[in-house]
Amino acid sequence: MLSCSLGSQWNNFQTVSLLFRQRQATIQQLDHIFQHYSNGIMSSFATKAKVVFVLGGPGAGKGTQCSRIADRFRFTHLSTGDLLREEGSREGSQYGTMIEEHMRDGKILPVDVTCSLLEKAIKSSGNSMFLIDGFPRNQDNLDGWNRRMSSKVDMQFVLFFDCTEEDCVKRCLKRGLNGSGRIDDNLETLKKRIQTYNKHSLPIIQYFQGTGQIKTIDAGPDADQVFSQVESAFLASGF
Ligand SMILES: Nc1ncnc2c1ncn2[C@@H]1O[C@H](COP(=O)(O)OP(=O)(O)O)[C@@H](O)[C@H]1O
Ligand SMILES: Nc1ccn([C@H]2C[C@H](O)[C@@H](COP(=O)(O)OP(=O)(O)O)O2)c(=O)n1
Repeated sequence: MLSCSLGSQWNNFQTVSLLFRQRQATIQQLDHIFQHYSNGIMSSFATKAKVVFVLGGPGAGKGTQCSRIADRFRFTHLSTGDLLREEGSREGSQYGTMIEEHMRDGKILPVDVTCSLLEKAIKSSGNSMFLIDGFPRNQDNLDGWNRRMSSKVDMQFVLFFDCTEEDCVKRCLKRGLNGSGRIDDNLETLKKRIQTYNKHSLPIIQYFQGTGQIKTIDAGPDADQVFSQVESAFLASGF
């Protein structure tokens, strides 16, 4: 009699513990499903960072105008050239020599180097609006960006500073004489940079012209006059 009641109690215990485990498993599954769907809903609501690409020949005035845009419209200015120069002079950087050689030869660095620096700068900025100055400068830059970054941000438009070759060279030489300390503000490197620009960067600008994403600015006049065109372009885009 006693062993029979112990036996039925044991059976009850086993049934309850089975039901308990099934309940836990169901809760876990529901949790999983909830998380999956809520992540989807959250990411579709999350606002992506806004990016404006800034292109133009060497010395066209990209940096000068970017710092004014940053002040006026609260963008973070990411100069690709500055990020590369910083990385190049960082003690222990594995890219130091490579960056110096490419810059001196007027060549464009592989996108993985550049894109990693841009991504890091975007993540650490705390802002959500970026001017990406001097990028994408060739097809490799554009392809790498599309692979790694394009789905994470909203590219708004491309600001193109249209400047004559003569003005570009004059401005860079003057920048060098005024003490820029840059290894590429000299006539020998500038000839190579202009060649690189014509061969590799202009096709990217033409590509964006084809997609209707370019806003062209006449970069010939003085910096104030250039900025009034730039300001109009940003205001017209709702900034
Ligand atoms: N509109 C302008 N007219 C004349 N000189 C300019 C103008 N904009 C910039 N500069 C000067 O030309 C040089 C190159 O400008 P910068 O903004 O550094 O060009 P980029 O970033 O395109 O290389 C700088 O010394 C700058 O002071
Ligand atoms: N996307 C980029 C941008 C710059 N670089 C390298 C090669 C360029 O000649 C140098 C200098 O670029 P930077 O944008 O500072 O030059 P400018 O402002 O046009 O005079 O950096 C690059 O390799 N890839």
